[in-house]
Order: sequence, then structure tokens, then C-alpha cells
Amino acid sequence: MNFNEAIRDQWRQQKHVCIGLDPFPEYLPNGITDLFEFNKAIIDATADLACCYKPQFAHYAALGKEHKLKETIHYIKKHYPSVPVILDSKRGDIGSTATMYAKEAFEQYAADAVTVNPYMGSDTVLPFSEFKDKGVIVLCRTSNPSASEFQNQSIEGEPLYIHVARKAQQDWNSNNNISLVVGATAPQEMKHIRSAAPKLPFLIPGIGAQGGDLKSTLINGRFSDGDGVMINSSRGIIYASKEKDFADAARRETEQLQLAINQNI
Ligand SMILES: O=c1ccn([C@@H]2O[C@H](COP(=O)(O)O)[C@@H](O)[C@H]2O)c(=O)[nH]1
Repeated sequence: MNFNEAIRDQWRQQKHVCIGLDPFPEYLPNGITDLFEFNKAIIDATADLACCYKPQFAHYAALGKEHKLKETIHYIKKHYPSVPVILDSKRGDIGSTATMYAKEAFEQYAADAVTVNPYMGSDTVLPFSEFKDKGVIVLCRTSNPSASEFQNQSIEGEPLYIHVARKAQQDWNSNNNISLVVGATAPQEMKHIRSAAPKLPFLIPGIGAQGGDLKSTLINGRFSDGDGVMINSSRGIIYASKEKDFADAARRETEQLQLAINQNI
């Protein structure tokens, strides 16, 4: 089963929440200093609810704790093998280097999917999509405040993000393993992208701490017959409490988010 099939399996069980595992040392709950111990508690409390997990690479690499990232991914694969792991590393480079980045994500870290920055062009994406069983999640329209500076620029009458969406669906998806990153903070852009790429799954950051609107996200982002979205929340879930009950609080936040999703999916 490839990544996109595994995600569809999760959707069939009404699981759409992607839990971001982005530990900030200063926000860790009182008494917890080890990144893996923190992640493990969150994972054990939420694995039956999560559509997928998304650790962000920089949160580990910046601390020299890449081994904690590896340990986290291995733990999920060993104990909860049906929950896919997306490594959010937003790689992008010339083809020969992209091949090494793909090996980094899929062989070193054993991730099921990786985020990729496509703005250097097709030859930087294809080394990832050649891994047929793995997911490649292409940045299309990101959630950050300056995203429109370049991504909304019009080229031949259409915004750049639409060119990315079309290219992703038509040229890069021959192994049926491409998805798009589309931020919840840009609902009109999301609607436009869904029309251009009706069949590609969306990984949607921007709900929770970044203030994206869930209802418009679902209306604009879902497939015409429902599903189609992995709704990411990182800080909103994993830092729901700084006290001993942080894992239970993360579970409650995940349940509430999934319930809210169920009303509009
Ligand atoms: O456009 C993008 C692409 C990726 N991200 C990542 O998602 C999470 C969001 O975290 P929150 O705490 O839920 O805001 C984080 O890992 C980002 O690097 C994004 O926000 N926007």
C-alpha cells in the first residue's frame, strides 16, 4: 500500500487530523526534557485518532537531536504501523542532490512521505516521486503571511501556485503518490487549487495557532465527494497543556478538531 492509499484508508475511518510533532524546548511540559519522551506520550495518547503524524525536521536538527526524530518515527512504525509519518523537511535542490534528500527521508528516517519545495522545477521533484510507495507532498500555496509575494504572482494569466498544482497533477503523479501543501490561511486560493487539482490530497497547515478557518478550509479543500484533506495542527495540539496532563489534553484537542471536521467533510 503506498502513502496515498494508506491515507485514504485513514479517511475511511474518519481520521483527518495530522498531528504536528514540533517540539520547542521552551514549551515542553514541566518536568519533561527529552524530545522522544514528549513525543511518545503524545503519540500513545492520540494514535487511534490521528490520520498521520508530521514531525518538522528543523525542530530536531536545530538542537542536534536528529536521533530523537529517528527514534520517534521508528516508534510510530513499530507500535502504530497504520499511521503514516510525513517528514516535513521541505527539501528542494538539483536532481543529484534531490536524490540524496529522498534517501535521507525514506531510507535514513523511514518516513512514509516528505514535503518538497518544487520551485526549482520538475527535475528537483522527480527523484522523490520515483519512490513509488512513498508520498511526495509538494508546496503549492503555503500558509505564511508572505506566501502571496511570489506564489500569487500571475504568469500567463494564472497565479504561480496554479501552475504548480497543474504540473503536480498532470506531470509528476504517474506513481499516484503526489499531494499538495495548501495553507488554511488562504481559502480563496484553496478553492482555486481544488478546481485545478481535483484528485490530489491536500496537507493543510494553518489551523490552530495560525488562525485558519476550518469551515471554509473544508468546503474549499475537500474532494467533491468528501475527504481529500489532512488537517495539520501542531502547537494547538501538542501544547494544549504544559502540565502533567499534556498528553490527555492533546487527545482532547485532537478529538475536538476531528469532531469539527466531521461536521463539514
Ligand atoms: O505552508 C506551510 C507549510 C508547512 N507548515 C508547517 O506546519 C506546521 C504548522 O504548525 P502550527 O503550530 O500548527 O502552526 C509547522 O511544522 C510548519 O513548519 C506551515 O505552517 N505552513
